Amino acid sequence: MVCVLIPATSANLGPGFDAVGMALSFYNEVSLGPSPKELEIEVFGDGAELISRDKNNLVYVAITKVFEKLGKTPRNLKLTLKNRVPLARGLGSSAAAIVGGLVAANAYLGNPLPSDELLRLATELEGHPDNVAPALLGGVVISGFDRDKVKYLKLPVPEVEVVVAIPRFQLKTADSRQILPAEIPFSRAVLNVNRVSFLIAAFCLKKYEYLQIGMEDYLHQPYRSQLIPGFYQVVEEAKNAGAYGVALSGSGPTVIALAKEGEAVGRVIKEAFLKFNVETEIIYTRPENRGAIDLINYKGEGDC
Ligand SMILES: Nc1ncnc2c1ncn2[C@@H]1O[C@H](COP(=O)(O)OP(=O)(O)O)[C@@H](O)[C@H]1O
Ligand SMILES: N[C@@H](CCOP(=O)(O)O)C(=O)O
Repeated sequence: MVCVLIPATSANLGPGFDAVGMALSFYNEVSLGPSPKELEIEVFGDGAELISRDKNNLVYVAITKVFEKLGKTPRNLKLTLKNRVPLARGLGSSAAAIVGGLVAANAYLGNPLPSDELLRLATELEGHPDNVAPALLGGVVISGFDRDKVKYLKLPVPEVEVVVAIPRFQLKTADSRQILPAEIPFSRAVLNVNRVSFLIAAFCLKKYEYLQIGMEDYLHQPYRSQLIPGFYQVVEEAKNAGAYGVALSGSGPTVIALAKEGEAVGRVIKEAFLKFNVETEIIYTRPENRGAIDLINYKGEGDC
């Protein structure tokens, strides 16, 4: 039997739409082993009641991809999923499911596929690489297509605390992609290039005070924020409470704030959202430099 931990991710980091993602220090767990039955799927934890237990299960779909790539048929498998990443909140639950399935299947079969091939398969399943790349590789990852190839670079993880504010309602990535326009004004695209340059430089030079502008986004937040009551007020109040930078996580509705010390920021975000009748769960976490490929049969803190 193999067991893999997969970190949650915050994709679209600040202005890095479809390009920059960061792994976080809380994890889903995927275990794969033999079974006398054709297929057994057990699911525990967040949203367990909403997850399919048949061959449509996203983790199983990813497992099938690896088997098929190697000319094999998945058979007599038991899959156990322990979910900590909430579903459809912008913290990479689908990325974690896909990466968990790919890495677990590859490990079960003796690790024949290199990580670049796993990233390619994960991107094919998810449609964009910015959340699957940090889930697989850990850290802050810049990723994108070069024709049909996925290129990536891993940056040093920032020395910051991450406040994650998770509203109770779900927002499916597919739905919140539909709200995005086909075109935006040139001036707004220029502003976004400027902001993402500050984001990357602030991380590389450890000048986190520049995240005040380096986490600003002008590509997707103006549209997706319409689905999140109070979004810009929450951002403003969190910055006033000392956050380095605040942004939507993935496709939302979760908001993340990077801070030197997160506690006061978390309290302010919770209260700010409550003014708009949005209840949130606040998680205090950190960037995670290890991805699923580093957390196979991991023996340490955690469940594996
Ligand atoms: N552990 C899991 N096992 C199986 N499917 C999952 C799991 N986690 C997420 N999914 C699938 O991914 C969907 C959510 O994906 P998505 O809308 O992209 O949200 P997120 O922002 O959380 O990635 C769920 O509705 C479910 O179909
Ligand atoms: N670039 C994607 C990122 C989606 O991340 P998720 O965690 O919400 O799945 C997008 O914005 O659509």
